[in-house]
Amino acid sequence: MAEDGMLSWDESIFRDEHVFEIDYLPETFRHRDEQLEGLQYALRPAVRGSRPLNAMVRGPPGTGKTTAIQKLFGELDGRRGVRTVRVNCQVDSTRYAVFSRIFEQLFEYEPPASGVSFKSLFKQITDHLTDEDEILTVCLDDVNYLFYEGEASETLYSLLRAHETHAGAKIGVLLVSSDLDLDVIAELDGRVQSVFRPEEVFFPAYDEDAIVDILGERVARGFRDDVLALPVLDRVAALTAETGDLRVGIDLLRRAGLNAERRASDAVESEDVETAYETARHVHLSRRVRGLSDPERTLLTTIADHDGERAGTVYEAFHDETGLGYTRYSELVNKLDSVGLIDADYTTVEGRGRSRELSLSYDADAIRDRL
Ligand SMILES: Nc1ncnc2c1ncn2[C@@H]1O[C@H](COP(=O)(O)OP(=O)(O)OP(=O)(O)O)[C@@H](O)[C@H]1O
Repeated sequence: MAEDGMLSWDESIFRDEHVFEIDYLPETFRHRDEQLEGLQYALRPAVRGSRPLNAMVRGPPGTGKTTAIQKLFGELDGRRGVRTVRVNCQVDSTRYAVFSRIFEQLFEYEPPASGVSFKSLFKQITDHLTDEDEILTVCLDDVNYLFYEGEASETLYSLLRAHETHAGAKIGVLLVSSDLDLDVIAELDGRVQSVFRPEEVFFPAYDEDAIVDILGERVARGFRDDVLALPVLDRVAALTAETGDLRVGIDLLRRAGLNAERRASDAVESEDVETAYETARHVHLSRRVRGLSDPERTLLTTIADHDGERAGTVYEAFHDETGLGYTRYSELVNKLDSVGLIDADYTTVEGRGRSRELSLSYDADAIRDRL
């Protein structure tokens, strides 16, 4: 690099910017031995030709749940008779969508877009498993979204009872939830509870030392030598520990790097980190907003315009805009509340009984920027 600490056009402080991207699967995965052992214990029977144990994987966002499962699935895939499918329930949030995704992964083509009943889809999947003598493990990632849509019990019931309805079909289920307020088992129908006794695997938030270690590894792979000094890394780790989400730290490193490049500097300084934090701390928000349907977005915009007002007032504005009725409106409010974008709290209004007030959980401008 140049002696004056300035970057020229064809220089970059990044060695490999890709390691800071959202879908990058890290080469090393430390500080999660206990959790990996728990998951291996549940999955091991599959390797022996038996049905894996079901497992419930919980922990706050950005604590390595998905990565752990991807690592283990990667190791299992390709073994004879073992199939793994990961479904992102934020994208596929109905029973039909979940089974379509399983079908697609097993057969390596999509099921016909319409006209196939759930029953037929299910039968083709289980027939395939018995014909090919394959054992399937399904990971329902971000399963909390199936609960928000009221589809969790039906979906699980079908998966858990597959061996009874289709003799010989062996399916194990891993449920992953980052919503710690959701008591998954208690929210399931009684008939599902009676057949679902999962192993529990918990992913706690990383402490600051672990964060320094994990992010330090990313820095070594992602930046050129001596670009980011230790005190700067410590600052990134401290900010990350405040949110508990490693994704914030990874995003922060990348944005801080881009800020340094914007200054044409060959080193990332604390000021680059502080500026980047304003955006990086909102990675949750971006992710939550990305998963919303059109009516949910419209409602969020309406609430942003009426932040803190009563549910009835917001409904009038929303109804004028969309023509949708109150029942649908209430469902949408509950969904935005469950995913943590708004707070819908009951307040008692003198002479009028209880009513809900809707307020944004994030800064209105930060939300508007992402809609
Ligand atoms: N022990 C680790 N070593 C290296 N990278 C890690 C580790 N744990 C998590 N990460 C990284 O942190 C990010 C978040 O991890 P991951 O997506 O697995 O979290 P999660 O618990 O599934 O989050 P969510 O519940 O929000 O889906 C990923 O980019 C992942 O690569």
